[in-house]
Amino acid sequence: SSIGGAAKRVFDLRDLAAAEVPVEVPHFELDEDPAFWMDRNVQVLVRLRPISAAESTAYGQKRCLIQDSSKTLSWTGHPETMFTFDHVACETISQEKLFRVVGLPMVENCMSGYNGCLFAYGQTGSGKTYTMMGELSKDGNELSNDSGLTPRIFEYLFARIKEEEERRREDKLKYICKCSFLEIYNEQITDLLEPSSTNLQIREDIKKGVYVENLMECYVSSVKDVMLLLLQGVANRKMAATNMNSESSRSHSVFTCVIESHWERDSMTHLRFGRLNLVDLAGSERQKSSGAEGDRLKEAANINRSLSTLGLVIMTLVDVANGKSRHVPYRDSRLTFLLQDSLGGNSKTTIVANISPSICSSNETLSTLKFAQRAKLIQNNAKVNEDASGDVMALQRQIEELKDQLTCLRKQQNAPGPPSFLLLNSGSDREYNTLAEDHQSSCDLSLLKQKVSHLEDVLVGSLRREKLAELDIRKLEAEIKHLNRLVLT
Ligand SMILES: Nc1ncnc2c1ncn2[C@@H]1O[C@H](COP(=O)(O)OP(=O)(O)OP(=O)(O)O)[C@@H](O)[C@H]1O
Repeated sequence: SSIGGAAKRVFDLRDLAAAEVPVEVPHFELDEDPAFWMDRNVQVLVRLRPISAAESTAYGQKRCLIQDSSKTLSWTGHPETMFTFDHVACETISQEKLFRVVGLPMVENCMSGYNGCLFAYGQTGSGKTYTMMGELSKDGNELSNDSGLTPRIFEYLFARIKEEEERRREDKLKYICKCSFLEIYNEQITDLLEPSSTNLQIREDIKKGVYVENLMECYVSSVKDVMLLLLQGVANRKMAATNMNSESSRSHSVFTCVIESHWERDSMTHLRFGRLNLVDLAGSERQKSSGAEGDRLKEAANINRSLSTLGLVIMTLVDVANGKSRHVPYRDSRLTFLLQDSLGGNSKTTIVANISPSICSSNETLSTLKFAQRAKLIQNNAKVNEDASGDVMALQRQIEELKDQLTCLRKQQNAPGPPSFLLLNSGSDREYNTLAEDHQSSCDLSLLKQKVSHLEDVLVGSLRREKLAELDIRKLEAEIKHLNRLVLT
Protein backbone atom coordinates (compact mmCIF):
# COMPACT_ATOMS: atom_id res chain seq x y z
CA SER A 1 0.00 0.00 0.00
CA SER A 2 1.06 3.57 -0.46
CA ILE A 3 3.52 5.22 1.90
CA GLY A 4 1.71 6.76 4.80
CA GLY A 5 -1.66 5.79 3.39
CA ALA A 6 -4.19 3.61 5.16
CA ALA A 7 -4.54 0.27 3.43
CA LYS A 8 -8.07 -0.26 4.70
CA ARG A 9 -10.54 1.97 6.40
CA VAL A 10 -13.11 -0.38 7.72
CA PHE A 11 -15.08 2.42 9.32
CA ASP A 12 -14.52 5.85 10.75
CA LEU A 13 -11.32 5.71 12.81
CA ARG A 14 -13.01 7.52 15.71
CA ASP A 15 -15.27 4.52 16.17
CA LEU A 16 -12.21 2.41 16.81
CA ALA A 17 -11.36 4.14 20.07
CA ALA A 18 -14.77 3.43 21.51
CA ALA A 19 -15.13 -0.13 20.18
CA GLU A 20 -15.64 -2.76 22.86
CA VAL A 21 -15.32 -5.82 20.64
CA PRO A 22 -12.45 -6.77 18.26
CA VAL A 23 -12.49 -4.83 15.00
CA GLU A 24 -10.06 -4.85 12.10
CA VAL A 25 -7.32 -2.34 12.83
CA PRO A 26 -6.08 -0.41 9.78
CA HIS A 27 -2.60 -1.24 8.52
CA PHE A 28 -0.14 1.52 7.59
CA GLU A 29 2.91 0.36 5.67
CA LEU A 30 6.27 1.77 6.81
CA ASP A 31 8.54 3.67 4.51
CA GLU A 32 12.05 2.18 4.03
CA ASP A 33 14.16 5.21 3.34
CA PRO A 34 17.90 4.49 3.02
CA ALA A 35 18.57 8.22 2.50
CA PHE A 36 17.19 9.10 5.95
CA TRP A 37 20.54 8.83 7.74
CA MET A 38 22.50 10.81 5.19
CA ASP A 39 21.72 14.11 6.84
CA ARG A 40 20.15 13.01 10.14
CA ASN A 41 21.54 11.39 13.27
CA VAL A 42 18.49 10.80 15.48
CA GLN A 43 15.37 8.87 14.54
CA VAL A 44 12.28 8.25 16.65
CA LEU A 45 9.88 5.41 15.90
CA VAL A 46 6.75 4.67 17.92
CA ARG A 47 5.58 1.06 17.90
CA LEU A 48 2.09 -0.02 18.90
CA ARG A 49 1.53 -3.58 19.99
CA PRO A 50 -1.80 -5.42 19.71
CA ILE A 51 -4.13 -5.22 22.72
CA SER A 52 -3.24 -8.11 25.05
CA ALA A 53 -5.63 -10.75 26.37
CA ALA A 54 -5.42 -9.26 29.89
CA GLU A 55 -6.18 -5.74 28.61
CA SER A 56 -9.04 -7.09 26.54
CA THR A 57 -10.51 -8.91 29.53
CA ALA A 58 -10.33 -5.76 31.62
CA TYR A 59 -11.30 -3.05 29.11
CA GLY A 60 -12.38 -4.80 25.92
CA GLN A 61 -10.98 -3.21 22.76
CA LYS A 62 -11.24 0.38 23.97
CA ARG A 63 -8.28 2.44 22.83
CA CYS A 64 -6.50 5.56 23.96
CA LEU A 65 -4.97 6.01 20.51
CA ILE A 66 -5.93 6.15 16.91
CA GLN A 67 -3.33 6.03 14.20
CA ASP A 68 -3.82 8.43 11.31
CA SER A 69 -0.90 7.53 9.06
CA SER A 70 2.53 5.86 9.07
CA LYS A 71 3.88 9.00 10.78
CA THR A 72 1.05 10.36 12.93
CA LEU A 73 -1.23 9.22 15.71
CA SER A 74 -3.66 10.87 18.10
CA TRP A 75 -4.04 10.31 21.81
CA THR A 76 -7.77 10.38 22.43
CA GLY A 77 -7.71 11.57 26.07
CA HIS A 78 -8.27 15.15 27.19
CA PRO A 79 -7.15 17.22 25.50
CA GLU A 80 -6.92 15.08 22.37
CA THR A 81 -3.34 15.39 21.14
CA MET A 82 -1.78 14.59 17.79
CA PHE A 83 1.83 13.45 17.54
CA THR A 84 4.12 13.17 14.54
CA PHE A 85 7.20 10.93 14.45
CA ASP A 86 9.67 9.67 11.86
CA HIS A 87 7.64 6.45 11.86
CA VAL A 88 4.61 5.07 13.66
CA ALA A 89 4.66 1.27 13.41
CA CYS A 90 1.10 -0.04 13.61
CA GLU A 91 0.01 -3.16 15.45
CA THR A 92 0.32 -5.32 12.35
CA ILE A 93 3.88 -4.36 11.39
CA SER A 94 6.02 -7.50 11.29
CA GLN A 95 9.35 -7.96 13.05
CA GLU A 96 10.98 -8.31 9.62
CA LYS A 97 9.54 -5.01 8.39
CA LEU A 98 10.63 -3.22 11.54
CA PHE A 99 14.13 -4.60 11.04
CA ARG A 100 14.22 -3.36 7.46
CA VAL A 101 13.18 0.11 8.53
CA VAL A 102 15.40 0.66 11.59
CA GLY A 103 17.82 -2.29 11.96
CA LEU A 104 19.22 -2.67 8.47
CA PRO A 105 20.32 0.97 8.02
CA MET A 106 21.94 0.83 11.46
CA VAL A 107 24.10 -2.12 10.35
CA GLU A 108 25.11 -0.26 7.21
CA ASN A 109 25.99 2.82 9.29
CA CYS A 110 28.15 0.81 11.69
CA MET A 111 29.90 -1.06 8.88
CA SER A 112 30.82 2.34 7.44
CA GLY A 113 32.40 3.39 10.74
CA TYR A 114 29.60 5.27 12.50
CA ASN A 115 28.59 4.57 16.06
CA GLY A 116 24.99 3.43 16.27
CA CYS A 117 22.52 3.04 19.09
CA LEU A 118 19.03 1.57 19.31
CA PHE A 119 17.00 2.23 22.47
CA ALA A 120 13.68 0.61 23.34
CA TYR A 121 11.69 2.79 25.72
CA GLY A 122 8.23 2.17 27.18
CA GLN A 123 6.22 0.93 30.14
CA THR A 124 6.38 -2.65 31.37
CA GLY A 125 4.72 -5.02 28.95
CA SER A 126 4.65 -2.51 26.08
CA GLY A 127 6.86 -4.70 23.87
CA LYS A 128 10.46 -3.51 24.41
CA THR A 129 11.95 -6.99 24.74
CA TYR A 130 9.76 -8.30 21.93
CA THR A 131 11.11 -5.49 19.74
CA MET A 132 14.78 -5.79 20.73
CA MET A 133 15.09 -9.57 21.15
CA GLY A 134 11.80 -11.28 20.34
CA GLU A 135 12.11 -15.01 20.04
CA LEU A 136 15.66 -16.37 20.30
CA SER A 137 16.14 -19.77 18.69
CA LYS A 138 17.50 -22.34 21.10
CA ASP A 139 20.31 -23.63 18.87
CA GLY A 140 21.18 -20.19 17.60
CA ASN A 141 20.51 -21.13 13.99
CA GLU A 142 17.12 -20.38 12.54
CA LEU A 143 15.28 -17.10 13.05
CA SER A 144 11.50 -17.16 13.35
CA ASN A 145 8.78 -14.64 12.49
CA ASP A 146 8.93 -13.46 16.10
CA SER A 147 12.72 -12.91 16.18
CA GLY A 148 13.38 -9.30 17.12
CA LEU A 149 15.81 -6.65 15.94
CA THR A 150 18.99 -7.99 17.60
CA PRO A 151 19.08 -11.47 16.00
CA ARG A 152 18.04 -9.98 12.66
CA ILE A 153 20.71 -7.30 12.87
CA PHE A 154 23.43 -9.90 13.35
CA GLU A 155 22.08 -12.22 10.67
CA TYR A 156 22.25 -9.31 8.24
CA LEU A 157 25.61 -8.04 9.57
CA PHE A 158 27.46 -11.30 8.98
CA ALA A 159 25.89 -11.75 5.54
CA ARG A 160 27.01 -8.21 4.60
CA ILE A 161 30.50 -8.77 6.04
CA LYS A 162 30.90 -11.86 3.87
CA GLU A 163 29.68 -9.94 0.84
CA GLU A 164 31.99 -6.96 1.45
CA GLU A 165 35.09 -9.06 2.21
CA GLU A 166 34.44 -10.95 -1.02
CA ARG A 167 33.86 -7.78 -3.03
CA ARG A 168 37.02 -6.10 -1.73
CA ARG A 169 39.30 -9.11 -1.66
CA GLU A 170 42.00 -7.12 -3.45
CA ASP A 171 42.13 -4.63 -0.54
CA LYS A 172 42.39 -7.53 1.93
CA LEU A 173 39.34 -6.09 3.71
CA LYS A 174 38.62 -7.87 7.01
CA TYR A 175 36.02 -7.24 9.69
CA ILE A 176 36.44 -8.12 13.35
CA CYS A 177 33.43 -8.05 15.71
CA LYS A 178 33.44 -8.28 19.49
CA CYS A 179 30.44 -8.20 21.80
CA SER A 180 29.68 -7.52 25.43
CA PHE A 181 26.41 -7.69 27.35
CA LEU A 182 25.68 -5.89 30.61
CA GLU A 183 22.83 -5.02 32.90
CA ILE A 184 22.33 -1.91 35.00
CA TYR A 185 20.15 -2.49 38.04
CA ASN A 186 19.99 -0.13 40.99
CA GLU A 187 22.96 1.78 39.57
CA GLN A 188 25.10 -1.37 39.64
CA ILE A 189 26.59 -2.84 36.49
CA THR A 190 26.66 -6.64 36.14
CA ASP A 191 28.38 -8.51 33.32
CA LEU A 192 25.68 -10.73 31.79
CA LEU A 193 28.33 -12.91 30.14
CA GLU A 194 30.17 -13.36 33.45
CA PRO A 195 27.57 -12.76 36.19
CA SER A 196 30.10 -13.14 39.01
CA SER A 197 31.47 -9.78 37.74
CA THR A 198 29.20 -7.37 39.47
CA ASN A 199 29.42 -3.74 40.54
CA LEU A 200 31.66 -2.99 37.56
CA GLN A 201 32.96 0.56 37.18
CA ILE A 202 32.75 2.94 34.26
CA ARG A 203 36.08 4.51 33.36
CA GLU A 204 37.03 7.24 30.97
CA ASP A 205 40.36 7.00 29.27
CA ILE A 206 42.05 9.29 26.80
CA LYS A 207 42.68 6.35 24.49
CA LYS A 208 39.59 4.18 24.94
CA GLY A 209 36.97 6.82 25.72
CA VAL A 210 34.19 5.68 28.08
CA TYR A 211 34.28 1.96 28.88
CA VAL A 212 33.29 -0.55 31.56
CA GLU A 213 36.31 -1.90 33.39
CA ASN A 214 36.74 -5.71 33.40
CA LEU A 215 33.73 -6.30 31.17
CA MET A 216 34.05 -9.51 29.18
CA GLU A 217 34.31 -9.03 25.41
CA CYS A 218 33.80 -11.99 23.09
CA TYR A 219 34.84 -12.21 19.45
CA VAL A 220 31.97 -13.30 17.22
CA SER A 221 31.96 -14.31 13.58
CA SER A 222 28.48 -15.73 12.98
CA VAL A 223 24.88 -15.10 13.96
CA LYS A 224 25.10 -18.37 15.91
CA ASP A 225 27.97 -17.00 18.05
CA VAL A 226 25.86 -13.93 18.86
CA MET A 227 22.74 -15.96 19.53
CA LEU A 228 24.61 -18.11 22.05
CA LEU A 229 25.85 -14.98 23.84
CA LEU A 230 22.31 -13.56 23.88
CA LEU A 231 20.87 -16.79 25.29
CA GLN A 232 23.63 -16.93 27.91
CA GLY A 233 23.06 -13.29 28.86
CA VAL A 234 19.28 -13.58 29.00
CA ALA A 235 19.59 -16.68 31.24
CA ASN A 236 22.01 -14.84 33.52
CA ARG A 237 19.67 -11.84 33.59
CA LYS A 238 16.91 -14.07 34.95
CA MET A 239 19.27 -15.61 37.49
CA ALA A 240 20.52 -12.26 38.64
CA ALA A 241 16.91 -11.07 38.89
CA THR A 242 16.08 -13.87 41.34
CA ASN A 243 19.25 -13.41 43.38
CA MET A 244 18.96 -9.66 43.62
CA ASN A 245 15.19 -9.58 43.84
CA SER A 246 15.13 -7.30 40.82
CA GLU A 247 12.66 -7.44 37.98
CA SER A 248 13.77 -7.29 34.39
CA SER A 249 11.40 -4.35 33.99
CA ARG A 250 13.46 -2.35 36.50
CA SER A 251 16.85 -3.02 34.89
CA HIS A 252 18.46 -1.85 31.66
CA SER A 253 20.35 -4.23 29.40
CA VAL A 254 23.01 -3.08 26.94
CA PHE A 255 24.31 -5.41 24.24
CA THR A 256 27.29 -3.84 22.49
CA CYS A 257 29.12 -4.89 19.36
CA VAL A 258 32.27 -3.18 18.15
CA ILE A 259 32.69 -3.64 14.42
CA GLU A 260 36.22 -2.99 13.27
CA SER A 261 37.36 -3.15 9.67
CA HIS A 262 40.83 -2.91 8.22
CA TRP A 263 42.11 -2.97 4.67
CA GLU A 264 45.20 -2.13 2.69
CA ARG A 265 45.59 0.41 -0.03
CA ASP A 266 48.62 2.36 -1.28
CA SER A 267 50.79 0.27 1.11
CA MET A 268 48.87 1.70 4.09
CA THR A 269 46.60 -0.05 6.53
CA HIS A 270 43.24 1.68 6.96
CA LEU A 271 41.09 1.20 10.04
CA ARG A 272 37.46 1.93 10.83
CA PHE A 273 35.42 1.36 13.96
CA GLY A 274 31.71 1.40 14.62
CA ARG A 275 30.17 0.72 18.01
CA LEU A 276 26.60 -0.55 18.03
CA ASN A 277 24.67 -0.34 21.31
CA LEU A 278 21.37 -2.22 21.58
CA VAL A 279 19.55 -1.08 24.69
CA ASP A 280 16.45 -2.54 26.34
CA LEU A 281 15.48 0.05 28.95
CA ALA A 282 13.69 -0.48 32.23
CA GLY A 283 9.90 -0.13 32.26
CA SER A 284 9.04 3.56 32.38
CA GLU A 285 5.70 3.33 34.21
CA ARG A 286 7.09 4.40 37.56
CA GLN A 287 9.23 7.03 35.92
CA LYS A 288 6.36 8.90 34.38
CA SER A 289 7.80 12.01 35.86
CA SER A 290 11.18 11.50 34.17
CA GLY A 291 12.46 14.93 33.49
CA ALA A 292 9.66 16.45 35.54
CA GLU A 293 10.05 18.89 38.36
CA GLY A 294 10.31 18.85 42.12
CA ASP A 295 9.24 15.95 44.30
CA ARG A 296 8.07 13.74 41.49
CA LEU A 297 11.50 13.93 39.93
CA LYS A 298 13.12 13.03 43.25
CA GLU A 299 10.77 10.11 43.67
CA ALA A 300 11.54 8.86 40.19
CA ALA A 301 15.24 9.34 40.80
CA ASN A 302 15.08 7.07 43.81
CA ILE A 303 13.24 4.36 41.92
CA ASN A 304 15.55 4.30 38.92
CA ARG A 305 18.13 7.00 38.73
CA SER A 306 19.31 5.93 35.27
CA LEU A 307 15.89 6.30 33.71
CA SER A 308 15.09 9.62 35.30
CA THR A 309 18.54 10.98 34.39
CA LEU A 310 17.89 9.84 30.83
CA GLY A 311 14.77 12.03 30.82
CA LEU A 312 16.72 14.93 32.26
CA VAL A 313 19.63 14.50 29.83
CA ILE A 314 17.17 14.56 26.94
CA MET A 315 15.47 17.70 28.27
CA THR A 316 18.84 19.38 28.63
CA LEU A 317 19.94 18.30 25.17
CA VAL A 318 16.82 19.85 23.71
CA ASP A 319 17.81 23.15 25.36
CA VAL A 320 21.31 22.74 23.96
CA ALA A 321 19.85 22.10 20.50
CA ASN A 322 17.92 25.36 20.94
CA GLY A 323 21.17 27.20 21.43
CA LYS A 324 21.16 27.41 25.24
CA SER A 325 24.38 26.78 27.10
CA ARG A 326 23.59 24.00 29.60
CA HIS A 327 25.50 21.40 31.58
CA VAL A 328 24.33 17.95 30.43
CA PRO A 329 24.20 15.66 33.51
CA TYR A 330 25.52 12.52 31.76
CA ARG A 331 27.52 11.53 34.82
CA ASP A 332 24.51 11.52 37.14
CA SER A 333 23.64 7.93 36.20
CA ARG A 334 25.40 4.82 34.95
CA LEU A 335 23.24 4.53 31.84
CA THR A 336 23.72 8.08 30.61
CA PHE A 337 27.45 8.08 31.50
CA LEU A 338 27.94 4.86 29.53
CA LEU A 339 25.85 5.94 26.55
CA GLN A 340 26.75 9.62 26.40
CA ASP A 341 27.99 9.32 22.83
CA SER A 342 24.58 7.97 21.80
CA LEU A 343 22.84 11.03 23.23
CA GLY A 344 23.94 14.30 21.75
CA GLY A 345 27.32 12.87 20.75
CA ASN A 346 29.07 10.89 18.05
CA SER A 347 26.33 8.40 17.11
CA LYS A 348 23.43 7.68 14.83
CA THR A 349 20.68 6.85 17.28
CA THR A 350 17.19 5.35 16.94
CA ILE A 351 14.72 5.51 19.79
CA VAL A 352 11.89 3.01 19.59
CA ALA A 353 9.07 4.05 21.90
CA ASN A 354 6.83 1.07 22.62
CA ILE A 355 3.21 1.67 23.56
CA SER A 356 -0.01 -0.21 24.16
CA PRO A 357 -3.09 1.19 22.43
CA SER A 358 -5.37 -0.02 25.25
CA ILE A 359 -7.30 2.54 27.26
CA CYS A 360 -6.05 0.86 30.44
CA SER A 361 -2.56 2.38 30.14
CA SER A 362 -3.64 5.69 28.71
CA ASN A 363 -1.51 7.87 31.03
CA GLU A 364 1.65 5.79 30.60
CA THR A 365 1.16 5.89 26.84
CA LEU A 366 0.82 9.68 26.87
CA SER A 367 3.97 9.97 28.96
CA THR A 368 5.91 7.72 26.53
CA LEU A 369 4.67 9.79 23.58
CA LYS A 370 5.85 12.98 25.29
CA PHE A 371 9.25 11.41 25.99
CA ALA A 372 9.54 10.36 22.34
CA GLN A 373 8.50 13.82 21.17
CA ARG A 374 11.26 15.43 23.25
CA ALA A 375 13.82 12.88 22.04
CA LYS A 376 13.05 13.91 18.46
CA LEU A 377 14.63 17.27 19.14
CA ILE A 378 18.05 15.92 20.15
CA GLN A 379 20.84 16.75 17.76
CA ASN A 380 23.75 14.33 17.50
CA ASN A 381 27.01 14.87 15.70
CA ALA A 382 27.93 11.54 14.12
CA LYS A 383 31.16 11.08 12.22
CA VAL A 384 32.98 8.14 10.68
CA ASN A 385 35.58 6.69 13.05
CA GLU A 386 38.48 6.15 10.74
CA ASP A 387 42.14 6.85 10.41
CA ALA A 388 42.61 6.94 6.70
CA SER A 389 40.86 9.98 5.36
CA GLY A 390 41.47 13.68 5.36
CA ASP A 391 43.51 15.06 8.21
CA VAL A 392 44.54 11.79 9.77
CA MET A 393 45.80 10.28 6.57
CA ALA A 394 47.82 13.43 5.95
CA LEU A 395 49.25 13.22 9.46
CA GLN A 396 50.27 9.64 8.97
CA ARG A 397 52.00 10.55 5.75
CA GLN A 398 53.86 13.36 7.49
CA ILE A 399 54.97 11.02 10.25
CA GLU A 400 56.32 8.66 7.61
CA GLU A 401 58.15 11.56 5.98
CA LEU A 402 59.61 12.60 9.33
CA LYS A 403 60.85 9.10 9.86
CA ASP A 404 62.54 9.15 6.46
CA GLN A 405 64.17 12.46 7.30
CA LEU A 406 65.38 11.06 10.60
CA THR A 407 66.90 8.03 8.90
CA CYS A 408 68.62 10.41 6.54
CA LEU A 409 69.98 12.52 9.39
CA ARG A 410 71.20 9.45 11.20
CA LYS A 411 73.03 8.26 8.12
CA GLN A 412 74.69 11.65 7.73
CA GLN A 413 75.82 11.57 11.35
CA ASN A 414 77.30 8.13 11.02
CA ALA A 415 79.10 9.01 7.80
CA PRO A 416 82.87 9.88 8.16
CA GLY A 417 82.52 13.46 6.86
CA PRO A 418 80.28 16.27 8.21
CA PRO A 419 76.60 16.06 7.38
CA SER A 420 76.04 17.05 3.79
CA PHE A 421 73.87 20.06 4.59
CA LEU A 422 76.72 21.51 6.69
CA LEU A 423 78.94 21.57 3.64
CA LEU A 424 76.89 24.49 2.49
CA ASN A 425 78.60 26.51 5.21
CA SER A 426 81.72 28.38 4.19
CA GLY A 427 84.23 30.86 5.68
CA SER A 428 86.75 30.84 8.56
CA ASP A 429 84.34 29.75 11.25
CA ARG A 430 83.25 26.73 9.28
CA GLU A 431 84.98 24.25 11.58
CA TYR A 432 83.43 25.81 14.68
CA ASN A 433 80.05 25.84 13.00
CA THR A 434 80.41 22.25 11.98
CA LEU A 435 81.18 21.16 15.52
CA ALA A 436 78.44 23.27 17.04
CA GLU A 437 75.92 22.17 14.49
CA ASP A 438 77.02 18.60 14.79
CA HIS A 439 76.19 18.81 18.49
CA GLN A 440 73.00 20.66 17.67
CA SER A 441 71.95 18.11 15.10
CA SER A 442 72.53 15.20 17.46
CA CYS A 443 70.33 16.99 20.03
CA ASP A 444 67.72 17.56 17.34
CA LEU A 445 68.00 13.98 16.35
CA SER A 446 67.22 12.54 19.77
CA LEU A 447 64.51 15.14 20.30
CA LEU A 448 63.02 14.31 16.95
CA LYS A 449 63.13 10.63 17.68
CA GLN A 450 61.25 11.19 20.91
CA LYS A 451 58.74 13.49 19.31
CA VAL A 452 58.00 11.25 16.38
CA SER A 453 57.45 8.27 18.63
CA HIS A 454 55.25 10.43 20.88
CA LEU A 455 53.29 11.60 17.87
CA GLU A 456 52.66 8.06 16.80
CA ASP A 457 51.39 7.20 20.28
CA VAL A 458 49.04 10.15 20.32
CA LEU A 459 47.77 9.38 16.85
CA VAL A 460 47.18 5.69 17.58
CA GLY A 461 45.52 6.68 20.86
CA SER A 462 43.14 9.10 19.23
CA LEU A 463 42.19 6.51 16.63
CA ARG A 464 41.70 3.79 19.23
CA ARG A 465 39.27 6.02 21.05
CA GLU A 466 36.99 5.53 18.08
CA LYS A 467 36.60 9.21 17.65
CA LEU A 468 39.02 11.55 16.07
CA ALA A 469 38.94 14.56 18.30
CA GLU A 470 39.54 17.73 16.33
CA LEU A 471 41.68 19.06 19.12
CA ASP A 472 44.06 16.08 18.90
CA ILE A 473 44.35 16.54 15.20
CA ARG A 474 45.11 20.25 15.51
CA LYS A 475 47.75 19.59 18.19
CA LEU A 476 49.33 16.88 16.07
CA GLU A 477 49.45 19.16 13.09
CA ALA A 478 51.13 21.89 15.11
CA GLU A 479 53.72 19.50 16.50
CA ILE A 480 54.50 18.05 13.14
CA LYS A 481 54.90 21.53 11.68
CA HIS A 482 57.35 22.34 14.45
CA LEU A 483 59.26 19.14 13.83
CA ASN A 484 59.42 19.86 10.16
CA ARG A 485 61.00 23.23 10.93
CA LEU A 486 63.59 21.55 13.18
CA VAL A 487 64.50 19.04 10.55
CA LEU A 488 64.80 21.60 7.80
CA THR A 489 67.01 24.15 9.59
N1 LIG B 1 4.21 -6.15 18.43
C1 LIG B 1 3.83 -7.22 19.15
N2 LIG B 1 3.12 -8.21 18.56
C2 LIG B 1 2.73 -9.29 19.27
N3 LIG B 1 3.00 -9.47 20.58
C3 LIG B 1 3.69 -8.53 21.22
C4 LIG B 1 4.15 -7.34 20.55
N4 LIG B 1 4.80 -6.59 21.42
C5 LIG B 1 4.77 -7.26 22.60
N5 LIG B 1 4.10 -8.41 22.48
C6 LIG B 1 3.88 -9.37 23.58
O1 LIG B 1 3.50 -8.61 24.73
C7 LIG B 1 4.09 -9.16 25.90
C8 LIG B 1 4.93 -8.09 26.63
O2 LIG B 1 5.99 -7.71 25.80
P1 LIG B 1 7.49 -7.50 26.31
O3 LIG B 1 7.88 -8.57 27.28
O4 LIG B 1 8.33 -7.33 25.13
O5 LIG B 1 7.33 -6.14 27.11
P2 LIG B 1 8.46 -5.26 27.81
O6 LIG B 1 8.17 -3.86 27.47
O7 LIG B 1 9.81 -5.76 27.46
O8 LIG B 1 8.18 -5.53 29.34
P3 LIG B 1 9.20 -5.39 30.61
O9 LIG B 1 9.51 -3.93 30.75
O10 LIG B 1 8.37 -5.88 31.74
O11 LIG B 1 10.41 -6.21 30.34
C9 LIG B 1 4.90 -10.35 25.46
O12 LIG B 1 4.14 -11.51 25.64
C10 LIG B 1 5.12 -10.10 23.98
O13 LIG B 1 5.28 -11.30 23.26
